[in-house]
Amino acid sequence: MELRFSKLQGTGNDFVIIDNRNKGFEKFIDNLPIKKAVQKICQRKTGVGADGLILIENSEIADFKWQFFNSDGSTAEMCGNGARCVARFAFQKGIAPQKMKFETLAGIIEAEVNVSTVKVKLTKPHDLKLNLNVEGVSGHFINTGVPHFVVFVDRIEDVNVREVGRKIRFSELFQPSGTNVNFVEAQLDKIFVRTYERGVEDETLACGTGSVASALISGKVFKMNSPIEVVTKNRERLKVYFDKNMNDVFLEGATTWVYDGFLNREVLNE
Ligand SMILES: N[C@@H](CCC[C@H](N)C(=O)O)C(=O)O
Repeated sequence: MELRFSKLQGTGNDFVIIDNRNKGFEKFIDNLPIKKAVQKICQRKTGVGADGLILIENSEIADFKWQFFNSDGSTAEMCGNGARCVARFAFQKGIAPQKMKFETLAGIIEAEVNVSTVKVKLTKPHDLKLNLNVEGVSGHFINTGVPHFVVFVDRIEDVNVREVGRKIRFSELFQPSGTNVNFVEAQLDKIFVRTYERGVEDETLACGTGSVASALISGKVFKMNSPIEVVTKNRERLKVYFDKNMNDVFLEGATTWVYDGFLNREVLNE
């Protein structure tokens, strides 16, 4: 049995996207637990390779609903770059109009697909906590759909994202759900961001909700104005728009449709 999929990436955060409105994914994985199947498909070298897997499903209140999985098979409430990629996919496949709404575990996300970028409106950020000390590291917390800890650094290149990010991600303070961890070098008009992602358990090339968290905290701490340009690990750009009360928060950037393909069931073998 084969299953059609597409691979898209947004600023280097890459995703396998499957139109699952006919429940084809469940038939494809048969009795294998979904977590295991996602791990196999997202595995680099032996699978397609991706930071996450997205299933598009029917919704009664929006254009569609998604199920989002990290590469380790865990579910996440939201993903900013995944949201931009899924909106592009849904529009180009005729699943949703150019301006759409879709359901996530974080709430309804609005998206607009333009010629070279996709802009998404996030749900209202919450749980802002400034000036925390976690594992000896000073930083700030905010939930932009998923949890993020933000640490300001002098030189972004010098940070051991994997080691320090991991220590904070698994800190007692954030259990049981954990947190993503962002390191930010703020300049006059832009910020450089590197992120340790929960569920990938490594540094990724970019994180959308992490970029938003970093921009919002930069706005609070350094009084930076909207929009803030975010430079990702692989030197791509995202733009974050926000208002003072964080009611209207947007993330904008380019996406790439990498390829379409068919998954063969052999990818699920032990
Ligand atoms: N890469 C994403 C965030 C995906 C979810 C995250 N790993 C989590 O488990 O919280 C983004 O672009 O926002």
